[in-house]
Amino acid sequence: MAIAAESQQEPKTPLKASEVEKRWTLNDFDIGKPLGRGKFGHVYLAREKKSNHIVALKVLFKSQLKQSQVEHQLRREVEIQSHLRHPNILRLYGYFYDQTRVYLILEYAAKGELYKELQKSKCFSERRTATYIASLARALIYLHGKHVIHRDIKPENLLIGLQGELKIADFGWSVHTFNRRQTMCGTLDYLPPEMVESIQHDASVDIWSLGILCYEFLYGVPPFEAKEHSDTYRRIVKVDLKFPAKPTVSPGAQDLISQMLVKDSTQRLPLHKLLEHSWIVQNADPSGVYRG
Ligand SMILES: Nc1ncnc2c1ncn2[C@@H]1O[C@H](COP(=O)(O)OP(=O)(O)OP(=O)(O)O)[C@@H](O)[C@H]1O
Repeated sequence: MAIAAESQQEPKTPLKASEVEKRWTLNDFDIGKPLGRGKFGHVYLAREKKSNHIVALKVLFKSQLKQSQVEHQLRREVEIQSHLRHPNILRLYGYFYDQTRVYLILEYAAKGELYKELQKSKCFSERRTATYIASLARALIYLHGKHVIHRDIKPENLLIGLQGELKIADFGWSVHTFNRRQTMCGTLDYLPPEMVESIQHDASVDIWSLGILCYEFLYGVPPFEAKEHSDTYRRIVKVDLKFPAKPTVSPGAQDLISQMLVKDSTQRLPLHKLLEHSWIVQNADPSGVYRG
């Protein structure tokens, strides 16, 4: 058993419905091998005793969260991720805490980090890339439909499930844009254009990141990479997009990337159109899963 301490519930402020439903403690789990470590703690393979369900238990140290002033971010991450249900989004089943630690009960992604796969293979085939990009587009359509913007789509935040399916993890930078129709009924008339537009179009940051990801999968490096930070910055602002000659990357892929990496966020290819793009249709596995 890697974690020895007994779980202790702190006295709580009024409970939310989800907390009343099930109050987890460390005693509910058998703890297995460490899966990895992050900035704020460790992740362990674990088994929920009653159901035998295998999960990943992320253990975060409160002191470190406080020190880095990220408690707020974590609360938002938990609040958002626990409400999402999609095959390409890592489930967050629940959480609990004791005096020193916070525990997140996460879906176990058996095939680990996509980042490591990319490092191993240097780059992916068109078939593999298109399958991944299509599955991420479907997950983002779902997210945006729930008014959630991820804002941090990159290889380090993607895990691979048992069947080879991609899972978006790490919602630390995500935001829930408020639903204008529900919360601002009647007051929309007074909003300036930049606010109306920004609420509506913020989701397009995820389309840009998906374009970067598509390029990186195919070429092995992100498109605006440069030695100096300031040069990368300049290249992004100019959208200095170049496609080095590479026989394994077809003009269709370049066309798709060019339509996503557009400076004017309103002109980026909408995600449902991405799914209809001929390169995606021709290359993405219809099962939605890349099996190698
Ligand atoms: N649900 C999971 N299934 C399988 N492995 C996981 C899971 N979650 C995390 N891991 C493994 O544990 C490692 C640490 O995860 P964690 O989320 O704490 O940190 P991170 O995202 O890599 O880094 P940071 O703390 O900077 O966000 C990951 O790199 C991954 O290898």
